[in-house]
Amino acid sequence: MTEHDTGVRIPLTPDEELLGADRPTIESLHTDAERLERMRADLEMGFRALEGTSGVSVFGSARVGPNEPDYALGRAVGAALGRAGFSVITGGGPGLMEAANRGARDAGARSIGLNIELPFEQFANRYLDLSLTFRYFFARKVCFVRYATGFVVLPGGFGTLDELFEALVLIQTGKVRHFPVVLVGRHHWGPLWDWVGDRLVSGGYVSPEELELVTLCDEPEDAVERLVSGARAQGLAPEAA
Ligand SMILES: C/C(=C\CNc1ncnc2c1ncn2[C@@H]1O[C@H](COP(=O)(O)O)[C@@H](O)[C@H]1O)CO
Repeated sequence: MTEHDTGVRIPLTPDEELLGADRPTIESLHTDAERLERMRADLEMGFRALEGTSGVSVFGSARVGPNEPDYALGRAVGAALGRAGFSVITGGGPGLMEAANRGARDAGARSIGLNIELPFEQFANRYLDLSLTFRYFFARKVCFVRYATGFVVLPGGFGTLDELFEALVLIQTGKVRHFPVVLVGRHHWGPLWDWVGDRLVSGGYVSPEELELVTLCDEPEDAVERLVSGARAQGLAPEAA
């Protein structure tokens, strides 16, 4: 009998295997003890490889091509961060992740990619000094936060929005402190932030002070200025800054 006949399928990724483990339509491949071991191994890989790293995590679209204006913006942001002495940490994939890693390379800074196993073909961009591939999204996210003193958010879609709002919830709930979040590219982020103000603040869902958790800018140097001051507040400013 085929998967089509039975409706039961083999999970395509460890995330799907974990999240679907108790569903009758997913063929469970592991025990919880094995899953816990795989999670531990994912975190251990990140902790070992990134020990001592203090960088900036940069998020942005996987789908922007090298000839598009936002790619040039991402590359300039990576280079400006690198010149200020930050390691640049991205998702390690294509698009604006590649642009930021490439900029870091341009500036001679450490360029790091935290990639993720996906159910379709996935590749690490060519501009990485350190390339890690995580099984689980959550373990990768821990590393984006733990080894960064701030976040830069370039234009992007669902993945980027997920990373942005997770960062804001971590700050809002006091899980991380003094953590700058800089949205670069008002053409992309301005309308969203206007909506947050108009709808979420006006409706009482977000406080006016929480709007201040985010800095919007267009210029890479303005982003870096905010990230340097945020890193200083944490006692972690890079020596070059
Ligand atoms: C969809 C495509 C490639 C997917 N490859 C990715 N590799 C690494 N990280 C990724 C990938 N896709 C999403 N991410 C993470 O989310 C952000 C980008 O998501 P968006 O929806 O494109 O905005 C990014 O910061 C990554 O951390 C090829 O088309």
